[in-house]
Amino acid sequence: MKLIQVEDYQDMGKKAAEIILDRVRNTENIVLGLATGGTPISTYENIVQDHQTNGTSYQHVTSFNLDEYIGVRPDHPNSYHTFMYKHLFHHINIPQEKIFLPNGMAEQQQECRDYEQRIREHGGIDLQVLGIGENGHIGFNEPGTAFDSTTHVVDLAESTRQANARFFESMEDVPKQAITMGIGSILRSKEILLLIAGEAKSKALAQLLDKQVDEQFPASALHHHANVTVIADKAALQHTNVNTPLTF
Ligand SMILES: O=P(O)(O)OC[C@H]1O[C@](O)(CO)[C@@H](O)[C@@H]1O
Repeated sequence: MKLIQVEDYQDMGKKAAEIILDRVRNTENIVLGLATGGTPISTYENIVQDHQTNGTSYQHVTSFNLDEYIGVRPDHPNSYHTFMYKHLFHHINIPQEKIFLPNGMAEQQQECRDYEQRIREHGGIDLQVLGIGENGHIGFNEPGTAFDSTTHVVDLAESTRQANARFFESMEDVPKQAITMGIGSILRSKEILLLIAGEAKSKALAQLLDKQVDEQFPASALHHHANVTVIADKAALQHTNVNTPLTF
């Protein structure tokens, strides 16, 4: 893994957008894997700003999102569909038919199979953007998820529901289940960009840098991948050794 240290959340967004834009400009028919949550918002802001200023085109881009809540309609204000259109898709020229998110209202097992199949039909993901949960989850793959898992239905950990409650009116409104790409699906991406910012993620980052691979810490599966870049800000790096190497 390669570690890029940045000052703060805004810098992380700039650096991440720089990497994504480089791949978008230089890859024919690129397939992006995208994430939701608070982490990638500054990245998407930089991508939108670049599109408005420099006109970078997304006509040749296909995107697959990591996950979606079950039982939440795509047009619901708290769906990940709504999140992605609000923060990114409404503001760039990506063709509507090239945007894919799991459908949380579909028959679940069929939707999991279909989603994997769609990713395969598009030749797999070229660049996967990831955030990380405080418990080390990637996508919605909670601790204990098999590293070879494909798209599947998950029961959300109570800590994940609490962390995401800030996006909902009350704790009762936070869904209990989601469809997520599996850890195996994520590991099949050709390149992975993991974004980590803020004090709340510092323990998870320290654990990742510890290099111990354990299914109880889902992000540690990334040690099995040959092309991972981690962008972390100072607040997230505070529990790590100041001499943290640039590759680990
Ligand atoms: O970026 P946040 O809001 O801290 O969330 C962490 C991770 O948890 C999720 O919300 C669960 O999918 C991811 O989208 C995100 O990367």
